[in-house]
Amino acid sequence: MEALDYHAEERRKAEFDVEEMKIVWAGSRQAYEISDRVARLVASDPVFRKDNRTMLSRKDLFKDTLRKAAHAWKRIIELRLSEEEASKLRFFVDQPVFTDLHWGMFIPAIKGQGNEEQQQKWLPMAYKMQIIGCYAQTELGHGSNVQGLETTATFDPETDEFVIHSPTLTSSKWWPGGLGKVSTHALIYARLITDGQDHGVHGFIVQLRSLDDHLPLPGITVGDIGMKFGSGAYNSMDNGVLRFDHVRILRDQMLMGVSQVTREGKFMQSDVPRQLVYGTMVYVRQKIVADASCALSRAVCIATRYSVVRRQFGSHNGGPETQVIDYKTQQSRLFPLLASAYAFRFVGEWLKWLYTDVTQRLQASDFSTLPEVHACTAGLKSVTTSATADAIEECRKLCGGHGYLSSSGLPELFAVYVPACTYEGDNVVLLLQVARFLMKTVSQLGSGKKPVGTIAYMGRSEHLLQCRCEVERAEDWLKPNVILEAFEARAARMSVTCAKNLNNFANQEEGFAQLATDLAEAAVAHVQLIIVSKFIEKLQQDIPGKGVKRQLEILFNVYALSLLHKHLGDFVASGCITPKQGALANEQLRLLYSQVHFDNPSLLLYMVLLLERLLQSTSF
Ligand SMILES: CCCCCCCCCCCCC/C=C/C(=O)SCCNC(=O)CCNC(=O)[C@H](O)C(C)(C)COP(=O)(O)OP(=O)(O)OC[C@H]1O[C@@H](n2cnc3c(N)ncnc32)[C@H](O)[C@@H]1OP(=O)(O)O
Ligand SMILES: Cc1cc2nc3c(=O)[nH]c(=O)nc-3n(C[C@H](O)[C@H](O)[C@H](O)COP(=O)(O)OP(=O)(O)OC[C@H]3O[C@@H](n4cnc5c(N)ncnc54)[C@H](O)[C@@H]3O)c2cc1C
Repeated sequence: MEALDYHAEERRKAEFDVEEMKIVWAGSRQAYEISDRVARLVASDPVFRKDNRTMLSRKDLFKDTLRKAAHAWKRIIELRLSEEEASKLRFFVDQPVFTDLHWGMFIPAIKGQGNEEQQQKWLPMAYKMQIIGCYAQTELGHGSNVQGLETTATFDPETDEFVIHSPTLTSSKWWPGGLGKVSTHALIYARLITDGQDHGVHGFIVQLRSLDDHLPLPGITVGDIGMKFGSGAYNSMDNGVLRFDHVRILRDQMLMGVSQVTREGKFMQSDVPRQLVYGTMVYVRQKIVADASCALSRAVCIATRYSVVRRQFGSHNGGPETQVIDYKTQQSRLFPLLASAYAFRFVGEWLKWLYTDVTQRLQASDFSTLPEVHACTAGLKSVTTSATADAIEECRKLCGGHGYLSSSGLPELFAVYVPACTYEGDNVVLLLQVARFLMKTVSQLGSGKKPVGTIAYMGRSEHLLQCRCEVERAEDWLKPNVILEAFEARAARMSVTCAKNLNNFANQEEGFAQLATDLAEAAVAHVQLIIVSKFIEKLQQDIPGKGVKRQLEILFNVYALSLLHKHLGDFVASGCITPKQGALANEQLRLLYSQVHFDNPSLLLYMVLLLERLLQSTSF
């Protein structure tokens, strides 16, 4: 059979309305149409070609990136693209670039932490790209520990200026994207010092390079930190190093939305939580969660198409060999990843809503949901990026030897994606933040304060700590309320056990240090519960299209039961389910794999592209 026939055969098996499924994936018909239109725009424009980038030298790759960034900006202006369209353009151009930091961190930081005058002064220039900014927080010595940053911003009352200085080698800013070559300005984080007193880390806008000749300004040493993991990949970004030698900036270049320094040099803390200084990270973590499903879906799409076309073993009497997609082992490795892509998509949509909600609350001086939003963004960023990075590597293996070729797209996807486990907060460090939030919640359970939102289930901990799962047959595992209760019981029990064990230590900090692994696992259980519960909420919505809801229900069950299978030790050890019920879940999972269908519209096109890319990549 030809590739085209396999294609037709698999399409025939797709028992759902593919067009409607695309709309569910995009979030709305309008979002789907925008995505489709922008995808075509990018695909038909030769400037945006990306088939050669793993073969370019760093210098050429960087030039190519600048060309694409300038062209993208030109198209955004010419076509008057909306913010949503421009963001889709970035997604399809698919090449890390300094503008990600300019639009994704520099501008949001000024919006979130600057006062009105500062926003009026800086934002118009930034929107027109008359200045280009980066987000310079991390230093050579400290990334995770933000309170440990060493760069100083000392107020000089005589001149009404701050003196920005890098007192040690380890205080050198290290990593900021867009800093190495491009940025004219940086949002730097430094210790604020007034009258000899240290007020902790705050944000300051500092000009780095001349707007006339782009040379570094006096007192500034700046450069690129060099090649990173993989060919192509993140090397399109100019991650940089930056040192200050007593650089003077005006007082109003300290972002004054959270705290202020007066003309007299008096430090004043507003009545907003100081954690708002970390607000830009919350914003980007939420974006990263939304992006995880995109990266994962790309990998899964490649591995699925390959698995349909690839045949290996099992030929009888000269007949065709078995499609590797039909091997149960291939299905058990691939389908949970497909299901995860949908799960991350839906939880990403919800997180976007949560972020919008907290933004509105903050504007009305309601800070009550901030700790929960921090825990959700940190936890979901950690769990979705770790799972996606692992999944891309699994997809590479699912494609056998071909997955290792650059032309499969998977090595570059992995190299470009994997730092997401580190940037915007190392994933383990972020899980420990979630654990702190959970321990606080448990400690307040007897206080009469009712847990709400994603921790509402803790309010039912009396029941969850002693409930017994009622599954008797494999099909009982198809009931969403059975799955939900098992995940709630596991999360509640793991958190409560950690909280009890913490009491065995002389002080909380020592307990946290010793129990960090258990705490991180409890955090994972809580975050997986959020993902499962948001998938269930999605299924409760009206979902049109023949067979679409049914297919999503299958994917939900695959997602939840494959997690249960993977973490069976947690579920059984905490007494939420019995080993027999665990075995029944696995039996149900096997049955579900044969019900997963997929559409494969451009399989032939894919094969042709693969061959073209192979020819190009071998012409060295
Ligand atoms: C068109 C373009 C669009 C682009 C869109 C963008 C796409 C994505 C592009 C991706 C590009 C990536 C580039 C990468 C950039 C970066 O990496 S920037 C640097 C990121 N750095 C980090 O993430 C550092 C991680 N560390 C921290 O966040 C903190 O140091 C810490 C670990 C949270 C510890 O904080 P600290 O204050 O020192 O101590 P704690 O005691 O733990 O916390 C005190 C209390 O504050 C609460 N809290 C902490 N963080 C937050 C927060 N962000 N929001 C709200 N609250 C927070 C914490 O829970 C504690 O609370 P209490 O317990 O109640 O006191
Ligand atoms: C591609 C890329 C782009 C980046 N872009 C930017 C940018 O634009 N701007 C910017 O400011 N920064 C940027 N960064 C820096 C990034 O934010 C930091 O690297 C990240 O926050 C991790 O900090 P670290 O490097 O200090 O890791 P470390 O904290 O040194 O981590 C090393 C190890 O220690 C462990 N660890 C650390 N603390 C703890 C703890 N308390 N408990 C248990 N384990 C712990 C970690 O889990 C990890 O395994 C970027 C990084 C990368 C890789």
